[in-house]
Amino acid sequence: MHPRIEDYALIGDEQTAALVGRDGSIDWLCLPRFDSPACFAKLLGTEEHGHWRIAPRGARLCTRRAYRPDTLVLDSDWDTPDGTVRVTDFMPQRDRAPDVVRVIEGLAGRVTVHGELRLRFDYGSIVPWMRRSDGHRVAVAGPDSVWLRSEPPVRIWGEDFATHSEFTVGKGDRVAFVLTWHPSHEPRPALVDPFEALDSSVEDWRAWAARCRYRGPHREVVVRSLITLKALTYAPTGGIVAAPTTSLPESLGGVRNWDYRYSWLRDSTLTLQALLAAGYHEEAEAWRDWLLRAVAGKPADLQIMYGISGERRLPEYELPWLPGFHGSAPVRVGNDAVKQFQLDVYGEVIDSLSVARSAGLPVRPHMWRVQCALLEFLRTAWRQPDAGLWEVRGRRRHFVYSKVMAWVAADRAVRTLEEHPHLDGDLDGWRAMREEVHREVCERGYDPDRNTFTQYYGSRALDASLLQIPLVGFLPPDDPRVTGTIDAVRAELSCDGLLLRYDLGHTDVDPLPGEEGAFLACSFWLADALHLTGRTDEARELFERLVGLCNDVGLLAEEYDPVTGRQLGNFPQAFSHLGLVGTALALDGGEKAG
Ligand SMILES: OC[C@H]1O[C@H](O[C@H]2O[C@H](CO)[C@@H](O)[C@H](O)[C@H]2O)[C@H](O)[C@@H](O)[C@@H]1O
Repeated sequence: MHPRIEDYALIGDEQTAALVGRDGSIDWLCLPRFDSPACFAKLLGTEEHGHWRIAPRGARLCTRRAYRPDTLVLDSDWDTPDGTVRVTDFMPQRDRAPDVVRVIEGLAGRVTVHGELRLRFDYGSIVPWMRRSDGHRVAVAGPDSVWLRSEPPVRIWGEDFATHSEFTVGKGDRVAFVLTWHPSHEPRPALVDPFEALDSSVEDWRAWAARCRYRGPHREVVVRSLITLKALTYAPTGGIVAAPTTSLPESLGGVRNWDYRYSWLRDSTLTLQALLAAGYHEEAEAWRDWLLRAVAGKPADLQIMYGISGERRLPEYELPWLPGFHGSAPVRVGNDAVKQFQLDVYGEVIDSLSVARSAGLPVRPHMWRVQCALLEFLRTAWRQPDAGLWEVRGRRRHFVYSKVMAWVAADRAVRTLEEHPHLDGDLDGWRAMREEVHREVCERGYDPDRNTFTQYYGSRALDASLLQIPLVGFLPPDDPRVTGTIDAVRAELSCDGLLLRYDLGHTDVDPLPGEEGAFLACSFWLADALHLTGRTDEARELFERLVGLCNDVGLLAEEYDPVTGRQLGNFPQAFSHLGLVGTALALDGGEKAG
């Protein structure tokens, strides 16, 4: 049976990540970076598209699994009739080359363990040549070379275009496999000591987690979310991927399958705010500097997303040989939303730079110049229709959330000037813009008959992003239009207590076929809005429900289907986890993160 999305756990080295199933199989791994082609793509296909399974012979699923507390080191325990073994999976801090380490340890009895490694480069399409060298198994095809070794050496043989291994472990025995990638034209990199690497990975993650400022009752899930956000950060540049996967579907069997292995300004700026609020200034600074490099250039050329090193071209294409997760085709690489005009991004960038300044991150000389240039562009651009934050592939509209975020851009720039009078800027002009946007949104984006803001000017449709109106300070929480909007959104977009982004069935905003699940980030926003408007008991109840949707190792995808009780969409998703951190901080820490 093909695993569910929530059957996976994440391991990673802050340059790429892998998904490990409860059946002991690594079904997704892109090497050497998050956005490189996958060498294990069973997640979106079959075993023939590449995977690496290690499990007791004849066993199907592990008995229990958990991350070691405050780390990204995963222990999966298998109870068998012959005894118990633990498989510990992790990726050590990167030196020159990426390594995946799997340590098998006997806990009781004597258990025979079988390994099957099926490497398929370029998203499951290339069967490499295999050879032996110095006790290693070496796979080579085109630019990729992967080396496998075990410590101590165990029986390894090739069969059926896969590499098999089998060995028996008794109590206290340990066997480690190390899989190392490097460019095929270069010599093999230095060997990693798997047991030392395990100890230092545990230590490094614990030291990092200890810096978390949140001390409330949800510390375990908050730290898990922060570790996940850290794992989604590409350490060499500070860029943050929205998720480490492509094409996990928004509805099973559907076409809403997108590549999230890129850095969205929206998701990343909100991540920066969550990291700052939780006390992680270094990571926030690294991302802020990534942002300043990525957006350099004409403000009109600002993109809504970039590659993890700031690349601008991310052309979208399909991989027809991959059938997709549970048949959800097409599988896409690249993302055409990169070409979209989304107004809100200006607001989010300007806001996060202001938050970074207020939080005391070292100021970069050109930071204010970037904010001014973006705002100058926005001074006329805010009047244009856009694609909206949900990146719908229909015609452009005057989305209310987009305009609200244009207000945020002007508001944060005005406030920065007021607080730092030595900075240059058109204070009067920006104040005038702020007022004009506010007036227009309240006139054209509000439906007085139903006492609610609407998805776009003149429409009757609603949108969960309207919950941001009080959260960003556009209107005070006790304004009747705010409470009216919260109630209306809740009444129309609730799906078993969680929230849909918008109503797919009754508008022509989104021309794609198919349904989708409840959007988890929006459900956290509902909890935030309820809390802000004094309905804290309801907010807490919703928050507890959302925390309960995390899988057994604390991870969330983008969406959840309350009917089938299954997670949907790319996994794990930064947007969902930063929602969790933000709401926990707001409820328990008196602060708002994002
Ligand atoms: O559902 C349509 C769109 O879905 C993706 O966008 C979503 O994910 C982004 C990254 O987390 C997020 O920033 C955006 O708000 C979400 O709607 C996809 O990337 C788009 O191409 C697609 O049109």
